[in-house]
Amino acid sequence: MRGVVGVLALQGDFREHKETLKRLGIEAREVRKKEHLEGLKALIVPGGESTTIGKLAREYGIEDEVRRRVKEGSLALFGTCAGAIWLAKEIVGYPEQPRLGVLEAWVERNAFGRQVESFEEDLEVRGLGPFHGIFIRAPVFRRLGEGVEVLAELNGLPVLVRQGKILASAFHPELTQDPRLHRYFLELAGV
Ligand SMILES: NC(=O)CC[C@H](N)C(=O)O
Repeated sequence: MRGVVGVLALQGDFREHKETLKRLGIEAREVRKKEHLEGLKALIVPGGESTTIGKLAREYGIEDEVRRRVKEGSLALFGTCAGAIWLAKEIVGYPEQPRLGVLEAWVERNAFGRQVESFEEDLEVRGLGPFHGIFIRAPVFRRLGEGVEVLAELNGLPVLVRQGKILASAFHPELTQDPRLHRYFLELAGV
């Protein structure tokens, strides 16, 4: 068996991430308090509601501990949708929303319009090829900082980015049957 991967399990679709990891033969550990981060090299932050995830992560001390571990270089992160919002440095229009702030990007929530609840699009992911993107009240990345690489775009807007050992997607790879993006993250994390 390879290493264990953490899945932040405060709110959102963490079960689907666990399923995807299982398909790859990887053991998942639900992270609900900061003690659960011990020994982990990689953490997935699911989609859901970024305000709730952020509020609970702050309350339980997870935010500070994850930030410390990421800055120290010992923890890789993969955020999907709400998870990606939580990682970002700035959230357009929500300056007070609790967030980790390690991804050098401005993220705009519900960027495809609130009325566009969800849609699916085939994307072209750099290094991976075609990937089916499921977007649900999806954000986009704007004003990317130095060192942030765009791995996929939709209508000219970045929807998958990477900064070192941090991967963030505006869409939900965990809702497809396709584990390639998770596998890519595991390689990035060295798990
Ligand atoms: N599918 C999702 O994760 C939606 C994210 C949600 N719009 C938010 O701002 O948190």
